[in-house]
Amino acid sequence: MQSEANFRISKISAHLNPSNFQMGENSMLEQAECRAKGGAPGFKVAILGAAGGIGQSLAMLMKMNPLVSVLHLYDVVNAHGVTADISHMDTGAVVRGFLGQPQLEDALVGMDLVVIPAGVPRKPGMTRDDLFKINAGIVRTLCEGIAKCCPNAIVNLISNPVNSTVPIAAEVFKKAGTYDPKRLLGVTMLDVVRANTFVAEVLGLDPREVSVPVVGGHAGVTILPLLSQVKPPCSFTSEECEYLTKRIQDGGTEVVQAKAGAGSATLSMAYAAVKFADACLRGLRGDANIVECAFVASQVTELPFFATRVRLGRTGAEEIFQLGPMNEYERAGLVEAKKELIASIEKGASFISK
Ligand SMILES: NC(=O)C1=CN([C@@H]2O[C@H](COP(=O)(O)OP(=O)(O)OC[C@H]3O[C@@H](n4cnc5c(N)ncnc54)[C@H](O)[C@@H]3O)[C@@H](O)[C@H]2O)C=CC1
Ligand SMILES: O=C([O-])CC(=O)C(=O)O
Repeated sequence: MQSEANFRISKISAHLNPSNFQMGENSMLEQAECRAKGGAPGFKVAILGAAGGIGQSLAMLMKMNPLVSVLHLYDVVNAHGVTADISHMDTGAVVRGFLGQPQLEDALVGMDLVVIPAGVPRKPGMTRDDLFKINAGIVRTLCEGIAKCCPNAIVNLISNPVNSTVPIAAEVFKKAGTYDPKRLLGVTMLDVVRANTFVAEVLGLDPREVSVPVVGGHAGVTILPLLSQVKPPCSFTSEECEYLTKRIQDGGTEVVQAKAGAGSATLSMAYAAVKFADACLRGLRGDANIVECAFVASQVTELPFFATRVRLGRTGAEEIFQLGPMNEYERAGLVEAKKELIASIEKGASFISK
């Protein structure tokens, strides 16, 4: 008869076989998932595109998040390698890997939050819109899976161009009859993270003490930092306003150029994505006053989607805040932002409806 110790070891060996990272009944991982379900309360999170530049760091940071009990890592390449690596971290979340389209549905069933950094990044000389051709189809396929397998999950969409991929996701969900605008959030947190950093530099403050609302969208002039609403209250010269607005709008391009063909922001993006995902999870848990900026379905302007500060709650973006008082420079920026944004939104929506 097999001893208890040998039995336990044989289960661990089974778990080390990559093909068992998505597995059948009685697996060690499934038992661990059950423990996670019945033990420490936590949420189930899937990352789609988990083996990429953003995905890997994001997966590591999510594995460190005490609110996460189950972490599903899906990609079309190397999902099991990343899963094996991250699963050795001695934190609470149980990690499972899913490779390729046939395993997409298993990756999604039962998820509370789905974070999507799947898709190609920019190279120098490209705009985010140049990524539309490839990433639109990727986002459509992934969102079809979400509509089928976890229609109530909160979706954090990172894949560019965000100004178009969020409308694409909305149309996919509408077609499937599962659309809940509160649960679909385009991630613009990196613009806020950059704005806090650059503004703190100018003011000589600790960036953790600074909060800058960034509204509009996530590309060039559609990124509109509201410097007149910075906390703590402060004032800037017009040169400072010009410098800061431009630097925040061009932050992504600054990284693309510095990486010189090796991709775009990954580390700061993973940091921003986890900051945002953590806010969504605290909202889901029922914490009060969780407010962050995100690109969401909105009636704040005449456009169907717009990034503003939103209050995150048990059902997603439960309250969408108005833009607040803006100065003349910001009002002019808003006009420019809306012109570009409406075209990107229509391009995304018509990709599905045509
Ligand atoms: N919202 C934002 O603020 C930001 C968005 N991004 C965007 O995030 C996306 C990912 O960037 P990186 O991680 O640097 O790219 P990457 O190329 O390093 O990783 C992308 C990953 O997506 C995977 N992938 C491709 N097709 C897939 C599919 N059909 N299903 C699942 N996974 C798939 C790839 O295998 C790869 O592992 C890009 O579109 C980029 O522009 C990047 C930075 C900031
Ligand atoms: O610039 C890019 O292509 C990636 C991105 O969205 C950002 O870093 O803000």
